Amino acid sequence: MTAEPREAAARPARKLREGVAAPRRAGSVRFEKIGKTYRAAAGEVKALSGIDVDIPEGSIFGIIGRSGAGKSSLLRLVNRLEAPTEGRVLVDGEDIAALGTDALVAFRRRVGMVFQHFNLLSAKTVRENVALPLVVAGVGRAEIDRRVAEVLALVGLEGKETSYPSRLSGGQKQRVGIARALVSGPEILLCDEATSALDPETTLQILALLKDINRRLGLTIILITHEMSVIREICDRVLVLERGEVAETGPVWQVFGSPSHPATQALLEPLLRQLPDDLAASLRPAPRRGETTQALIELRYAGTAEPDLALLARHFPKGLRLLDASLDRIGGHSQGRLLVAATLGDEGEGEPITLPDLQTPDLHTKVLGYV
Ligand SMILES: Nc1ncnc2c1ncn2[C@@H]1O[C@H](COP(=O)(O)OP(=O)(O)OP(=O)(O)O)[C@@H](O)[C@H]1O
Repeated sequence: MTAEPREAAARPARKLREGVAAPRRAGSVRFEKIGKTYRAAAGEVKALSGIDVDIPEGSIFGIIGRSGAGKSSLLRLVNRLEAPTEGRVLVDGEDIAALGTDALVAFRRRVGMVFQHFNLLSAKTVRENVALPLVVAGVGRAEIDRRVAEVLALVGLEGKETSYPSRLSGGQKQRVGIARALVSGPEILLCDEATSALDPETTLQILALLKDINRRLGLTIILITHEMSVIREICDRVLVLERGEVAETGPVWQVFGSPSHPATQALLEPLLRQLPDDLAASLRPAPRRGETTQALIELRYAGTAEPDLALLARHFPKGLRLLDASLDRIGGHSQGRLLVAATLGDEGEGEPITLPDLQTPDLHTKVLGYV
């Protein structure tokens, strides 16, 4: 068993930091020049290389990439389910490769994990499933009851204590999985495709719960996903992996606003609304000579730019109609697109127009055609 005091497993995240010589950070992760090569019978597989990334304590950090990009391999390094073949993983500044057996057991209680398929024991009740990590750690009965009640309330499962997993919905099962991951008072919560098995509405509820837990307990959440919508919904920062390497990383609003790598652009594609059918059908490549024409203009906002409607109206005084809008607020920044029809009059003489200079690094404008 472990040399760690038994009650350590039952402390909430903030309390874990008490008594530790200040100003020690809790829940930060540093991947330092990480490489990971699997050696299988069929040969070597290079899963990760040159990963040099910091995950700040208390952040919600998303790792995204296509299938086989190396997401699981990277996540599994954090709780030492896998070891890197090159580089170091530092948690709160400490190289976790140096942990001995007892210290590793204690360390793993500081890192909870939530799984795609919940991994609940079907023959045990909700309460028993959630209590399991504390039972294994040898925590006393009264403390277990207190902690289990606390985390079940936190995830909104009061009243379900004696239910068996087979009687729960997918969302409720994942709440049990989250409660079990929290019951040891971790500083870091790893989420391995935690919402991939859930319907869209339940996904949003579970993501909202994770965000709430992050804010209330102050723990670091590291999640892997293949859906940009999950990243957009809750993450502060994102790492895009492509073939085991960093494609790009940064604050979500920045990466979404100005994706620089083709892998990021491809992952964002499903989020970009296509041109509505009726507009696509009536679009012409050039204005008609002698007719009053409207230019269909796309305005893409990223970074710090916000739609300035008065400015647009000044640029298109003959008429401006808003046809379609999809704007999100991510990390305090506007992200998305406006489609406007600007009346040009008949001075175009059949020639495509030149747009007034609205373009900035954060606002990209484009004439899509004429209607
Ligand atoms: N235990 C293993 N032995 C050999 N190769 C492995 C092992 N685990 C992963 N790999 C290989 O390493 C690469 C990265 O796999 P990994 O599971 O980390 O990617 P992923 O992005 O999580 O993929 P997915 O989204 O499909 O789960 C893949 O080529 C995979 O086949």
